[in-house]
Amino acid sequence: MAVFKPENVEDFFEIGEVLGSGHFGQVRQVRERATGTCWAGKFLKIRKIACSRLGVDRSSVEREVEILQTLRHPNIVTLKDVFESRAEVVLILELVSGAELFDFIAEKDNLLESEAIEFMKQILEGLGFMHSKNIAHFDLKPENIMLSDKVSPNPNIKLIDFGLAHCFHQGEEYRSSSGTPQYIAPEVINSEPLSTASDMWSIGVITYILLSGLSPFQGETDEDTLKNVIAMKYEFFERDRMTAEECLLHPWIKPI
Ligand SMILES: Cc1ccc2c(c1)c1c3c(c(C)cc1n2CCCN)C(=O)NC3=O
Repeated sequence: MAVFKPENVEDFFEIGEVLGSGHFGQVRQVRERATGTCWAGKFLKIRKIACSRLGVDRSSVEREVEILQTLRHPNIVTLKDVFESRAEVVLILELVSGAELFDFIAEKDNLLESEAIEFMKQILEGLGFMHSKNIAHFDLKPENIMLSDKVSPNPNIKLIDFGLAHCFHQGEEYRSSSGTPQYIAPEVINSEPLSTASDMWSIGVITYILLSGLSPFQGETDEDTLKNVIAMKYEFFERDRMTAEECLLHPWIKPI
């Protein structure tokens, strides 16, 4: 069992504003007392009763930490430290001080195709690195694609939130029904074995929205959205989904 720092996180960090929250707990801005540097603290409530809907299993926290420790890439958020108290684990993560990608785009009058290509290139570079380590994110959606800062004319993309991520081992079959309906692949809905290709489906949906402003499968309810995803009312010229590496070589991303 992984052992995290037993010290009180507040001895080392001043806890600041809430940046986000979910069933897992909260993400708050934290300020390192020794240096004044700001980080993002992901405060995870550890589930004490297996059937509880609130909080997370300690085993899934250990998996998220192990995956983040494996992933060091300019387009993936970095993990600095992990603290544990009686009922809480706190991940100290790189503070990604820009906005969510789609909020950044919404604030612009228009998005140039060259800007969309640059964003997609960085997303694919982070994803390609992750997939090269046999790690799939399994929750790729606009909310988990952020920009490094608000002021740079060419902000860096940062993939965040690895709470559903999974590292595949040789010959292993993995199934999961988690994810966000608008972005999950048909194999997730059909409870079939998953792979890194499931992330490529989500990337396809995100690209569609980035270029058109429309969500291809969204229905009135989550149930309708899921029905739209598996209704297969679309045609693809290529039968197999491209990998992130193949996308980076596509003429739209890498002009000849
Ligand atoms: C400035 C800002 C605002 C909201 C933030 C974050 C940063 C943020 C961060 C992270 C996560 C998992 C969630 C976060 N959220 C919650 C919303 C993410 N879509 C993270 O890992 N680093 C962040 O900066």
